[in-house]
Amino acid sequence: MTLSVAIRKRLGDFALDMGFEAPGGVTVLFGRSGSGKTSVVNAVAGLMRPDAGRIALDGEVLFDGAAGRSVPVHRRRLGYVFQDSRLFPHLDIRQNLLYGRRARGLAGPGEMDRIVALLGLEGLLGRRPGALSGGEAQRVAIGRALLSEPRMLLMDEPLASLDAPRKAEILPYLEKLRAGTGLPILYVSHNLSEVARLATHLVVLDRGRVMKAGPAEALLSDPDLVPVMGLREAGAVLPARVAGHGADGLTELAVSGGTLWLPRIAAEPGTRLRVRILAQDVMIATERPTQISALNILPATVTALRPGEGPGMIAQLSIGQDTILARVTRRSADRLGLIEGRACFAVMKSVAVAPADVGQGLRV
Ligand SMILES: Nc1ncnc2c1ncn2[C@@H]1O[C@H](COP(=O)(O)OP(=O)(O)OP(=O)(O)O)[C@@H](O)[C@H]1O
Repeated sequence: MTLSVAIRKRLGDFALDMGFEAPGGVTVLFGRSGSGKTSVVNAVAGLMRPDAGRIALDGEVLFDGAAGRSVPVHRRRLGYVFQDSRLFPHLDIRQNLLYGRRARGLAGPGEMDRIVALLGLEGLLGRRPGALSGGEAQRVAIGRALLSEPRMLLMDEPLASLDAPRKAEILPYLEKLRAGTGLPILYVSHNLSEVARLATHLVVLDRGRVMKAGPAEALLSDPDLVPVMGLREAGAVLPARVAGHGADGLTELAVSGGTLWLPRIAAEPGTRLRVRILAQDVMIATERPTQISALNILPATVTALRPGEGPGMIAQLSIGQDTILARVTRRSADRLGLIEGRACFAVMKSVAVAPADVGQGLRV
């Protein structure tokens, strides 16, 4: 299922002029506030009519400016999840879940049981929305969208109004959704840790235009995107596999460039994971350091160097088949004689892990 978007729209002083293709998996629209993310999702949903262009889902036209054709919202068969859950306060959770089906003229409960189990809603069905936490309400909103049997889910910052614990509670459900349903998702976010966990594809927007688009792994390790991602948040994701657990409480992860050791991860050997390594947590050494506490030292090659503003610079390193970013000072880069093609070692101070979906373009 591929979504193709190529649209133009003027909104006051703002001009949206962009195009991208979203294949299966989770395509994240990423960009600063005001870059046009919500406008794009609204155009796909049919809530905003572009001035020109074309939107098609698997070849089926949803909007065609030249032909003057725009499929009405309810006939697009897309599920929309907003930042706030927008549940009906006078209906209980079961009725809220079924509402999306009724609105679309679908009979019966559909896959109610499976979706309730997928999102952990079993204990909530008889309650009213007023008696739910923000995280629970968002899970219900996702369930309602799924029960309407959409061809694609549109999620506009679904976690933005939640605090960190509530976000952490929902992310695993979104990961299950990505892995288990095969339903393509167009997901708006400006939070990179969310992007790193969920995105299979990334479309980076800047002032109404696409700055870059492509597989998430490639874009997250693209030094040219660091200014958009932010120095503190910039970091790469790489596929990993749990190789085993050490007697001292550490877990061994296999990545294409070698082995990473992390505090014990509760996952069976063989489990595929995604690790996120922030640029600011990577140091570069030109010889393998020996008297050092860091456990994670992998041979690397400098593949790109980009001076930043001020004294810093971003180095892109290849380790095995993967690519990571490292934030260093220009002074260190000069002292070490870093140039493209230089062999070195990446010393990683910290590594975060998330479950990886299998068969969605992630290589292990
Ligand atoms: N109806 C409108 N009339 C005029 N300007 C609009 C209208 N709708 C949106 N805009 C402008 O278009 C730009 C893009 O807005 P949009 O909401 O798509 O951005 P966004 O990337 O989703 O931002 P955020 O992350 O803050 O939600 C903004 O500058 C906004 O002020």
